[in-house]
Amino acid sequence: MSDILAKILATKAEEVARDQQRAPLALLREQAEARRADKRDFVGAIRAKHADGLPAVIAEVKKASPSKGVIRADFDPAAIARQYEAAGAACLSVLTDTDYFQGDAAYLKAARAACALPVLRKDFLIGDYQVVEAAAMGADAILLIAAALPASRMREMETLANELGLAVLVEVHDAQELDAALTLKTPLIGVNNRNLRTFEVSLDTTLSLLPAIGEARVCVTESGIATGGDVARMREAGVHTFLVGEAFMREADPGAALARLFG
Ligand SMILES: O=P(O)(O)OC[C@@H](O)[C@@H](O)c1c[nH]c2ccccc12
Repeated sequence: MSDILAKILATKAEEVARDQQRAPLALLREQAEARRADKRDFVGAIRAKHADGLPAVIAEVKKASPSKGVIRADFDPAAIARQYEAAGAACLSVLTDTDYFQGDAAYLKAARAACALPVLRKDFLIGDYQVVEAAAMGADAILLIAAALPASRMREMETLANELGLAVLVEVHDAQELDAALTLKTPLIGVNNRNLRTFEVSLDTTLSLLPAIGEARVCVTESGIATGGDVARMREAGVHTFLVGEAFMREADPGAALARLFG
């Protein structure tokens, strides 16, 4: 059983070290500050869907993954963003990791420029540098992965993110990680149904952790949502926020796929 997360984090540390040489933190900070007034309300977009009795879909712009290889060869982030928006997505998630997901910061910029939706930078963040980088590239929210970071580190990164106007989605996949996540301020608790260490997917992960998340927070079920049955099962349990990538990206028209699954 190969531990893909450990491998990704090792690569990421090298990548960040290289990036820090190329674009010093002070420069990124200036860019992040300049974008401070131009932030879209990620949490508000989710809550607005719920207020209308609708599921909130965070639609992912994802070309490839380590578990599935290339998911979508014909990849136009701007066109996909427009389709997702027209189909009623609440927010976007854009992969920016290049080495394992064939993502790019340029994809995030292109997707955000093409629509009015708030955008999550989906990457493996290990320190403050990438939080500032996320704000500088135009993201409205970041992902913090509890399997990758101690609780104290996540809290520091959350504080910095909030200062820069970014929302935080904190991702867990077991009870211990959830305990750590609940020490953060963010209302957005993502439960990854895919174990990042083994790639196994089970929607039971969300259902088992849901009671401990509590009513005051928003449970975001992540990964492996593919059928109307999956959506119904989650909604019956009281989960109304979905992060979905592959099921949309495999279809010729990702927006139509979103409308079919959630319409
Ligand atoms: O494509 P799926 O199975 O619908 O999953 C989307 C999203 O949950 C998944 O891409 C994801 C969840 N957490 C992550 C962390 C890093 C990279 C990717 C992810």
